Amino acid sequence: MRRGYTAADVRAAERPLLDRGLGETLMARAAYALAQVCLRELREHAGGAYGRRAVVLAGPGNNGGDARIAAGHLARAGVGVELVDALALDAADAPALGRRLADAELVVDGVFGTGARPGLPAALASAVAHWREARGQREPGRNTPAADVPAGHRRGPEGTARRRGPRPGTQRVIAVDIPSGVDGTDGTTRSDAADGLPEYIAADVTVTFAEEKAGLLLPPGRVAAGRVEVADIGVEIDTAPDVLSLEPADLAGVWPTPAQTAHKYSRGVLGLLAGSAEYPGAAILTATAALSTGVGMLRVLTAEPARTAVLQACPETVPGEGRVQAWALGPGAPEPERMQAIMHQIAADAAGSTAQDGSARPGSRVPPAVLDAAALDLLDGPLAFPAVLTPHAGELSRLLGRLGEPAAREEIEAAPVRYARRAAELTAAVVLLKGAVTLVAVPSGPVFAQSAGTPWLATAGSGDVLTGIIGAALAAGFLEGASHEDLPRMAELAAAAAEIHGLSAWHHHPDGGSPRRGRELRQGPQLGHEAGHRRPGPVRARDLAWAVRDTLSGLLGA
Ligand SMILES: NC(=O)C1=CN([C@@H]2O[C@H](COP(=O)(O)OP(=O)(O)OC[C@H]3O[C@@H](n4cnc5c(N)ncnc54)[C@H](O)[C@@H]3O)[C@@H](O)[C@H]2O)[C@@H](O)CC1
Ligand SMILES: [K+]
Repeated sequence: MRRGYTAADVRAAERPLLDRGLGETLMARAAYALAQVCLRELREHAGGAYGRRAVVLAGPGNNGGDARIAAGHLARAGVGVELVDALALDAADAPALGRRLADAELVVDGVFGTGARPGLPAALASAVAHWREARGQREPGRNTPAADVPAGHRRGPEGTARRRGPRPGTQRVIAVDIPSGVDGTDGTTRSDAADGLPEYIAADVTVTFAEEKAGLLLPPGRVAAGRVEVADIGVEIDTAPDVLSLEPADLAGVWPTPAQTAHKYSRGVLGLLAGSAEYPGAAILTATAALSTGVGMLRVLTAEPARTAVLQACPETVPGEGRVQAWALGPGAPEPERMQAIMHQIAADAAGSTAQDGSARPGSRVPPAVLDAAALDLLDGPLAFPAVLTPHAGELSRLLGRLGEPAAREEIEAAPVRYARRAAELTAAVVLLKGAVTLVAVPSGPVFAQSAGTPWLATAGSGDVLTGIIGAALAAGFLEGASHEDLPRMAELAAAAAEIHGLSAWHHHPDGGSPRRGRELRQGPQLGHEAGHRRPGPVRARDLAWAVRDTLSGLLGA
């Protein structure tokens, strides 16, 4: 599990040490750890440290202080270091600095740390744009994956013909504490007004101090940070983390698995209302995913002709009503009246579990629901039963509008964690906001941020698969029903489902060949990381729904 803390919590934890006059000691430790990572990266990617060129960008605060001290360590190791006062940069010098940045084997970003506002000063943003351009990058992004770098690449001996600048893939960008331009607490950045590109310095590796900052786990900060290494500098944080990320190795501990004595009803029964005459495929995908996830029984309430389509594709499915342990409603535009009726019934059952005097009667619970797509369009206030909502940014925009707090899709994409949290408060539900980094927010408590996916997952039907996985997890996880008190556990299951969904895309297309198994799968891919891992190919939602079964078998050690 990765844990991210707010900048304020990190500061509060440092405070007593600073009050004891240990500021310089902490900075010395931070700088030493930073320099060690820089030297290792140079050895691994540029064939050594001696004689290699580094540009160290240093800002006005302690982040710059860390970078300046590390620059001294690098120089003593023989690295040719250019130290740049990043805020003293003149706009006219930006193109030249951009070229020197592109030519360096190592760039150390010590401009801003946890004390910064998002975005970069104009002259620096311009230098970064020139740097990207010189390296042929249209968007901020890390360098060519290491897998593409010729093995054993070494610099030619002095005097031999050698192209200017490091070979593609050999440059390493190391962020100090957090990529500059990214907010340490919410991971947001500012977009340049002129070209609309986000203003941050994308890193290959971020060396962060004490604990991970929440902004390193949240989009777009998570993408900007690359691989994160935590350096222990003797600061202990004893507050609760603000952001959590489940890793593949955590999933076996989180996922509900059947007891030895289980039978089909005690494994969890999922009621599915999905699909329509127009969109029967959504029902098939959701049903297939729920069955691949290992639901004990799947009841499909969808009307004809979608019902027959599901039964033909998934013969295990049981048509019609009956007792269920969880509901999945909404994919493929099923009848709104039917969805309303089911939601009213769950709400009435939940209200019935409140005693006459208004106090909650402990122990009486209702089946939790995952509400997706068309079901989201029926919501306009707090939910009276425990639910997981699964909007993408456009659906969340519409939902927030109906809840009286309109936000454009672009606003949500720019600050997703803020809007996911707000929507969770307003609906009294778990809100899973889909994206390259999927966020799972509860009305109060830490947010989960999951990023196992690949851009190939952005395909029609992929969301229906996620709904099926979540529905199956809720059914197995809440055999005795759930109440609002269970929202944190529901969020954990939804986050695990998002991770399994993402891993399934990798699982099905590792190298386009044989599936990943066991330990390799549990180690998992790391979004945007360069560790030489393999890349997935195009994802078909139907294959994804099938692949969930192999993914779970691998993760659970089956
Ligand atoms: N406090 C501590 O105990 C330690 C802190 N360390 C480092 O200190 C960093 C935090 O240091 P600071 O609080 O000094 O903050 P920063 O180094 O993040 O910088 C804040 C400074 O930059 C200016 N600034 C912020 N955003 C700006 C923007 N967008 N444009 C122009 N100027 C801007 C601020 O006015 C301030 O002077 C951490 O990230 C970490 O790297 C480490 O040295 C370890 C110990
Ligand atoms: K930084």
